[in-house]
Amino acid sequence: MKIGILGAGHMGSSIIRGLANCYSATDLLVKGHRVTPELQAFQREIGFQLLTENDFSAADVLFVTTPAPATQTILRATNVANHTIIISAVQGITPAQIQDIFPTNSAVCIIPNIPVAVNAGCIAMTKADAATPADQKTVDELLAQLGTIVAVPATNAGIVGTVAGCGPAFVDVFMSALADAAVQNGLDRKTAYQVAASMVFGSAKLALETGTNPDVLKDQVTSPGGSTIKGVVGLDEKGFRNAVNHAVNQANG
Ligand SMILES: NC(=O)C1=CN([C@@H]2O[C@H](COP(=O)(O)OP(=O)(O)OC[C@H]3O[C@@H](n4cnc5c(N)ncnc54)[C@H](O)[C@@H]3O)[C@@H](O)[C@H]2O)C=CC1
Ligand SMILES: O=C(O)[C@@H]1CCC=N1
Repeated sequence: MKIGILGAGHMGSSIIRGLANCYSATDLLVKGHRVTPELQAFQREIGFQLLTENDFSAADVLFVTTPAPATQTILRATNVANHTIIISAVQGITPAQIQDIFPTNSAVCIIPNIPVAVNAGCIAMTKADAATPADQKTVDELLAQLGTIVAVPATNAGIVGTVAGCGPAFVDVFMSALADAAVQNGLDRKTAYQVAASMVFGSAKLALETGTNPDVLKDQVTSPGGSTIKGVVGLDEKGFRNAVNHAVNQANG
């Protein structure tokens, strides 16, 4: 299978890295805005085919990872084959908008997140009738290589995309703050980041593998009269939950 990637910024390069772990790099066809030294270095590292024109007629699937405001203009200047399945990762773009440009192609809209680079993404997928069942199966199998797919109706796609797509940045801010506090208490920076990240990883793994509600997991950590409950109350005193709620609603606005 030949897989095109249009746009090689943060999202595009994360998808490329994840795909390169599962598919032959020479089957990945990549087109950035310009051929920059950074893109050439990335090409040498991964080994994908670097295109100089927006011609994806050889691609069975095309990931679109271009900036939202320019995407429809870029797609109108992009060549695909009749059988090319378009997978848009562009926030705000709908399957109908893609089919307006490519009426005969199957179109699927997703909001992936940066952990697709390590095949641990959370991929919000809009359920729509814009792909044939066979093409949808191809998309499902392809995306499953990059992480967990959460398929929701169009009405919920925005909020799932916000929590999954923007969420890594919120968690990164949290890890950064944890590490700063550890450094403030004398730990070296490298160890502080390692501790913060492995703690977040383990907490997420436990929640996913046991299916346990996070409030129940929190209760398992808060020993009576212990240190954790003092910290949880400290979070509440500083409005942590409200801050997270506000962040999600701002991003989803
Ligand atoms: N960064 C993230 O975590 C996520 C991003 N997205 C979506 O991915 C898209 C890109 O976002 P980022 O990667 O963060 O931005 P970015 O600015 O890092 O990358 C955008 C890329 O598009 C390229 N580009 C611009 N015009 C082009 C053209 N005419 N032809 C080919 N490439 C062109 C730019 O050179 C750049 O490499 C956006 O639509 C965003 O909504 C979706 C989910 C998560
Ligand atoms: O910040 C953004 O607009 C993109 C979409 C989701 C994550 N990053």
